[in-house]
Amino acid sequence: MVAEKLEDFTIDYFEEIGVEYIQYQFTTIFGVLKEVEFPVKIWDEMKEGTGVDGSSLGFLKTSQSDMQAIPDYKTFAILPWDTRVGRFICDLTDNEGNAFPTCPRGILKKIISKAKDMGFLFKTRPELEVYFLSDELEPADDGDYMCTPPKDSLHELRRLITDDLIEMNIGIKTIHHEVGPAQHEVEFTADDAIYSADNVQTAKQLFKMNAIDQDIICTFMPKPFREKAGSGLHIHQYLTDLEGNNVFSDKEKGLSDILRWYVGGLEKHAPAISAILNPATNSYKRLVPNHEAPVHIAWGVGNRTALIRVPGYEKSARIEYRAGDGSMNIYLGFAALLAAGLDGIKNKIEPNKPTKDNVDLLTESERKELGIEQLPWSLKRALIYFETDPLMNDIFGEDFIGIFLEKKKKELTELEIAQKNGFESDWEFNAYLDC
Ligand SMILES: NC(=O)CC[C@H](N)C(=O)O
Repeated sequence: MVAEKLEDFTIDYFEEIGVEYIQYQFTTIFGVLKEVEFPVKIWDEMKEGTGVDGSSLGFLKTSQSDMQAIPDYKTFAILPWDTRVGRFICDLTDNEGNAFPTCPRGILKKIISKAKDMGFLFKTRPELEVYFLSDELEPADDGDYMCTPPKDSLHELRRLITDDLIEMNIGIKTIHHEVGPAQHEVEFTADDAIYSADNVQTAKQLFKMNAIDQDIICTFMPKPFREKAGSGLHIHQYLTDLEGNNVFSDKEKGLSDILRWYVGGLEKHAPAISAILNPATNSYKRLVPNHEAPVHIAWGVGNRTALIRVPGYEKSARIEYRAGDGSMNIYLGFAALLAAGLDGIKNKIEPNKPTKDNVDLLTESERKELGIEQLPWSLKRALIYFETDPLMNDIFGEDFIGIFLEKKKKELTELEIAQKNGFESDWEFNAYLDC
């Protein structure tokens, strides 16, 4: 039996599978996973949700602080590192059951339901990069892209992580060593965006739990080392119709008009959504030439120097958005991408000309001719675009934007002080190591 509805979960069922504690998990505005736990024997009074203090969790500014964490029964899984615990991922609501406006999972759900009204389902397939570090914050292996053991000395740690991902029913495609020393990657399989986002949150915890066991620090920080590859969180994505047919493909043309307009929407809003997909000051140290990270707002088939790569045609037509990194809140990242793409479709926004060239090597005038602009090169610039793009207000709403900007501006001030006093790198490691 696959348990996924409220009726499927009873104290007897939990006893049968050896679960003694239940955890309700949810994600904060800034992407941090949180949990509240209770013993199975009080399941009946807790099964429809529990109250949490929204203001201590940073979801609101005012004195109203009551929120409810409501379990999504489809997300039940047993924790591999503590098999007496079963966890559910939750949505956050107010006491009347209305979606809480600053709940990231709720923000994503809202955009998904707008897509559904337009006849689309949103599928995502993220690729998550990570560095494993020693206590001294040095790379914990000396490997390179897709290397094999013995050079790939952390392959056993990767295997333990893979075992756990599979045990928790998280679809994965490949897991391998990446370009940087001690840099690794897991590619997920495509899923409904909401569960795909849940999977990324769970995977990040799995990576960290397994690494800690071996006294290794695991970080999704975008650019721990200036001279080495940065860590991205690329997001493959496509839309289907309500029957599940890929609407990015076109039998005759290969790629559909819908795909092209979706790309047009992404390009139009790319500067503003950078604030969500690259929310750390450190994010912008990654978005530089020569490390397979995008610098310009361009697209092309199979082009890894472009912001938007189209890897597949026909049935598997999809796009890969390459700017995002692991410091993003994945629910918000998906929401921003989908809303930008839908805006493109609604308004039939044409993207610039696709290019096969290395975008970083084009001259200024060649880029001008192709209509290629630069992505924001600092968090400060990204926030200006974010604040002035009306679509951001539609997606995130006033409350969220207020809390988000306050925190991000504080980070900018702190970084400026750190820069003046010569400890910029220490400040960033401190602020983003655990993202
Ligand atoms: N193989 C790759 O595509 C590497 C991607 C690169 N690490 C990034 O920062 O996005």
